[in-house]
Order: sequence, then structure tokens, then C-alpha cells
Amino acid sequence: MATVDLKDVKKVYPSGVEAVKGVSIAIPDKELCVLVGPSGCGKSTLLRMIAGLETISAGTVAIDGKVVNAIGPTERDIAMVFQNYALYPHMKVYDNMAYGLRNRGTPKDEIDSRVRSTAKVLELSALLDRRPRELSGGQRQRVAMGRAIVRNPKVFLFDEPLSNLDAKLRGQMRVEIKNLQRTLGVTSVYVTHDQLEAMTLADILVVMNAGLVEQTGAPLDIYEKPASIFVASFIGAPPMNLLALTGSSSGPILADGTAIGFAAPGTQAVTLGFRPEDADVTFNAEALPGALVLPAAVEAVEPVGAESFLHCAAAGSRIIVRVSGRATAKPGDQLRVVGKAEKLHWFDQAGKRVD
Ligand SMILES: Nc1ncnc2c1ncn2[C@@H]1O[C@H](COP(=O)(O)OP(=O)(O)OP(=O)(O)O)[C@@H](O)[C@H]1O
Repeated sequence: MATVDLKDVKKVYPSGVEAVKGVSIAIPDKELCVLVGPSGCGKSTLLRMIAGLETISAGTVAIDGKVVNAIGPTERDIAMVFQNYALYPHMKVYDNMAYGLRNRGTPKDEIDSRVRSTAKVLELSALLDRRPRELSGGQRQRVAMGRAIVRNPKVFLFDEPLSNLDAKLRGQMRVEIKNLQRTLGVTSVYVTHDQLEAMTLADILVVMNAGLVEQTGAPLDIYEKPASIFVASFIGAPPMNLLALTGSSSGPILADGTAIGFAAPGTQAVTLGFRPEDADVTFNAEALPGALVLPAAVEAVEPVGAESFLHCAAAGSRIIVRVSGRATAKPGDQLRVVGKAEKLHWFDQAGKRVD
């Protein structure tokens, strides 16, 4: 068992790049923490500092309450799974999995039983005599996982482990990783830029931007209450619709002059947001007091099976509405988009949430 605690961790590379600018995260025992954010936000650097592969410029990393800043990667009792699998091409699957244990001088019998039982869990038993090039991408990824698991580490670190797989396999492996992590109960940190992967895997989701944490929490809490415009746009696909507001004595007005007809929370809100699924469309002109009603022109319809995405021009912006099943609207239609008042999000000048 292990907790992982980061306190005000910073990384300045010798080139002067400030990759991580002060990050604090507390990961309880057995939980899976996902670091998500756009390219260059510092998530891999943070993971590598936890692994001991990168020096820590300031702050502390503690595993199980013990600060490990000065401890080398091999003594931290962690196992890392990389995007490129990092398997030894000339070794059989068995030897790839056994390698770390042999290096530590683990007795032969114990190595054999650990490799075989892990291979069984990962459905690799029939492949132990193959070399990596004789495996599919998903099987290679499983071997990389197996190599981490046999070591029985305190912490697993995953660096974009699924990005080389196709979409279907990625979906399957996501479920496998989640189940394995839960079964083994090993505290884990997982880096990805894929928001869907982040949402579905995380117990704790950490959204990073430009070397800082934008928001930490349970995935659905973050989805329902994004702390900033950055988070609102990054988490959720299609992303949240955002409309600029100006104030007037009679209430907020949208970019095209449409009055929204009800009050904003406080006077600070300058952006209004709603998720594509929190709006509906209607061809009727009835009054809908208390709802956000936007005259809209349908520009494109994307049917994806169980639902359709309507891309519309409304209030001087482009918005997307998610409707279930087959859409009745078609490009060129004029209709009204109706947002549920209780599902609106408001943001201030600095892009922070206003409640
Ligand atoms: N060895 C290095 N020396 C100097 N700068 C670096 C080094 N490694 C990364 N950086 C810089 O630090 C910042 C954070 O990089 P990092 O790889 O941690 O981001 P990331 O969020 O993991 O991005 P990606 O998803 O593209 O891997 C970037 O600006 C990057 O250019």
C-alpha cells in the first residue's frame, strides 16, 4: 500500500523552461490519479519526477509519507509503463517479464511463479515464448503491464500507455487497466492528453494547464462544475458551448444583441456556457420563460448513431447541440436552441467559474 503526495513541486529545466510551476496533489492509497492536459502542460515532467527520472527543482514528492526527492528511481519501488512499451526486442515475453526480478536477485522459483501467475491474469500464458515483434500492439502493451505487475511495486506510473493503439483496442485496454488496477489495489498515476480516457479511468482527475493545476476532483464533479473556461473546454466532447456576454441595466446581452431574459449570478459573469446535451431544439415559437432561447441556423448535422450533433450559428457564435437518435433538423433550417437555465455555467473576466 502507498500514498503519493506532491507538495508545491516545481521543475525548471536547465534551458530555463519552467515546465511545472508549483503542483500539489494528494493521492490516497489504492486510488488511480489521472493527469490530463494539452501537449506541453507539464504532465510527463511531473510523472517523471515522481518516477525519479527527472530531478525536482523545488517542493517534495513523498511515497507512503517518505520524501523521495533524493532517492533514485530503482529504490522508489515504483513501476512505469511507457507509451512505446520499452520491451527488449531480442527477449521472449517470459524474459521481458522476468528481467526486473532477475536484476533484483529474486529466487528463480519465485520469478517463475510470479511471471506465470501474472501472465495468466493478463491472458499471456500462451505467448510466453514469443518475441515482441511476434505480438500485436495490444499484446505488447499487456507484456509491458505484466512487467510492471510482476514486480509488485508500491506505485504504478503510466505514461500515455494506450496512445499507440487503435480506437477500439484503446477502449478495451482502458477497461482492462481499470479492472486490473482495482483488483491489484496499487496506487497509480496515469498521464494522458485524452479527456475521455481521463474521465473513464480516474478516481482523482487532475486537469493541468501551462505547468499548473487548473482543477482536481472526481471526474463527474469536474464535468458538472468546471472551475474555469479552460477546464470547461478541455473536458467533454464535443466541448461546452461558450457565449460572450455584455451587461446592460436590464440584464445580460449576447454578442448579437439578444437579451437572455434572466439575471446572471452577480455582475462578474462575462461568458455563458452550456453543454451540448443541456440544450434542445424546437421549431415552435412559444415563450419559454426562464430558459435560454437562441434563434439558430443549422449549419451541419453529424449523425453518430445513438445521437446526432447539430452544428448551429447562434448569437454570433458557433454552438453544438446533442440530440438523441436521428435528427429531424437539417442544414439550412432556422430553429430555436433552448438551454436549461439550471444547467448554465457562468465565467468571469479571468475565465473563472461564477456560481
Ligand atoms: N528535457 C527538457 N528540457 C527542456 N525543456 C523540456 C524538456 N522536457 C520537456 N520540456 C518542456 O517542458 C514543458 C512540459 O513538457 P512535458 O513533456 O512535461 O509536457 P506534456 O504535458 O507531457 O506534453 P506531451 O503531452 O506533449 O508529452 C514543455 O514546454 C516542454 O517543451
